[in-house]
Amino acid sequence: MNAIEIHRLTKKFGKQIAVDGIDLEVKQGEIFGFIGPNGAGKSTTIKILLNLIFPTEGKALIFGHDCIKESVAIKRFTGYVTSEVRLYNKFTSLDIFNYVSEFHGLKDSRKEIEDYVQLFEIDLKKKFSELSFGNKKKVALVAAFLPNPKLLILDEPTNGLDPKIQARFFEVLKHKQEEGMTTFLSSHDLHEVQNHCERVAFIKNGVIAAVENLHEKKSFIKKITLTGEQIPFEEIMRIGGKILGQGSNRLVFTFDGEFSKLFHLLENVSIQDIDIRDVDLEERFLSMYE
Ligand SMILES: Nc1ncnc2c1ncn2[C@@H]1O[C@H](COP(=O)(O)OP(=O)(O)OP(=O)(O)O)[C@@H](O)[C@H]1O
Repeated sequence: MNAIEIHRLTKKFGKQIAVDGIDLEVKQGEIFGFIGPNGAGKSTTIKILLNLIFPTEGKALIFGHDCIKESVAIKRFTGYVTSEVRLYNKFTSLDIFNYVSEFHGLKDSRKEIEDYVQLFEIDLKKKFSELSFGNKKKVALVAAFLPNPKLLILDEPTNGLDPKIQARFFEVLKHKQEEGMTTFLSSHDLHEVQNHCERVAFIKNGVIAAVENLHEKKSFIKKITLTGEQIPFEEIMRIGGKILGQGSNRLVFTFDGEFSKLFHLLENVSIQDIDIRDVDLEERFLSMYE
């Protein structure tokens, strides 16, 4: 069974179409990336999944449960951490963890709380309102991990976390994945998505522009840097090159055309250096952001 299924989902705010008839499937146990420019429709999609807003058309299912009709059941096994976390200001971190444990009926979560507190270096005694932005985020993430959700929806989870804590956060996410948890990760950090997600969907103007499997090597798309005299820029573009940068004797481009044609073009060019590598997610998607 899929963790998330979205069918022809549309959300209009007056004349503004925030989400425009999208279809999406997230498999159980995946860490799935959801990326796109500001205003693309990511948060709107997430809010519909969590029944915080109603769709204009279409429907979404979480583990087969309808997001509107069965939202109470869904909340029992779904965790959500917003980008800007807001929890009870007067509660200390410990109050929050105890509250979560009690609310979800967790038996003896003390040891688990202690482990998370140590791992994420959390101050248990400070009130939530007294914590820095990153420290608030850590508390919210641990509060989301504690009930062991089947699905965890995260909006910019690492924004505000220092690099060490970010690495530890992804270790926990990976461990939870081994235990069967599915993660839907909305992020602007393309390296983070590349390094930790199996698949990624790119949304722009409310439309899913691409879904990619990041484990399949895109060996057919290369990033090539050429240094030499009289590089035939225009001809390279004509046979499938997309220019990323250029100088008087240097050209950086992505290439998914036929190599024989490229080498033929370069036969009479004095090449001083050539570097060919697979393009990464950032390079593949950056042009889509424009
Ligand atoms: N409550 C609202 N009323 C009117 N328009 C809205 C509302 N919420 C979102 N929108 C519009 O819907 C579109 C999608 O917004 P959304 O918040 O889903 O984008 P996003 O991809 O999450 O962006 P960001 O990366 O900036 O968080 C935007 O054009 C936004 O202005």
